[in-house]
Amino acid sequence: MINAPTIILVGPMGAGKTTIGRLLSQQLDREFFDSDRVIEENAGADIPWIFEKEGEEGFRRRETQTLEAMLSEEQLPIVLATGGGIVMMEENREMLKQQPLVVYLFASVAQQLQRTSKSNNRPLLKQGDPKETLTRLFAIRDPLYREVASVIVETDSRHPKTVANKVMDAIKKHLATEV
Ligand SMILES: Nc1ncnc2c1ncn2[C@@H]1O[C@H](COP(=O)(O)OP(=O)(O)OP(=O)(O)O)[C@@H](O)[C@H]1O
Ligand SMILES: O=C(O)C1=C[C@@H](O)[C@@H](O)[C@H](O)C1
Ligand SMILES: [Mg+2]
Repeated sequence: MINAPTIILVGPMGAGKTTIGRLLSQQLDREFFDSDRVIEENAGADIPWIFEKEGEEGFRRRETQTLEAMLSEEQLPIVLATGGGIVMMEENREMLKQQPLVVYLFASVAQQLQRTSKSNNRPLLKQGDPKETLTRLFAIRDPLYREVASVIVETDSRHPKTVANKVMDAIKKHLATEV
């Protein structure tokens, strides 16, 4: 067991933030939160509904409020998976940069496409060609994920458990160089 601070996962849709975050929380025996789920619980509605009624702008407002609330609470270290677009707002990036352990889960556009193709609960991928959308978003967001992250981990492995182990190793290495 390692004595790490709160672990925040960032990265594109389909990188595995939710999947890997849950596995890490089990390994570390910590509480797991997913900002997308917290937003849905607080709104009493799902993300497609929020996008439809309030637009992306309304969703981003909720996302910033949620991140702020989660990071300002006195709490034990947790594992927090974020939404793929969390880095779009400058105020979110500033909050993330204050955090000691932000992990960027990197996935190629081909992997993102494959992993997002099974569900249709991501409003940004419902219009137009998903490959073009993911490519466009990646060009904008990849530098922003890098700006806020202290650790970057490739997620191309097919097995979420392998990726979770890779993240643990990268975190341990990072913490060892911090002291
Ligand atoms: N390393 C992996 N290998 C194979 N499949 C994976 C891997 N990581 C995640 N997946 C699968 O990809 C899909 C998307 O993963 P997940 O929902 O965790 O992504 P996310 O980063 O949380 O996306 P979003 O930003 O949309 O919330 C899920 O079906 C999950 O099981
Ligand atoms: O990449 C994005 O902008 C999004 C990713 C998802 O996690 C959700 O936060 C929502 O569908 C928007
Ligand atoms: Mg997720």
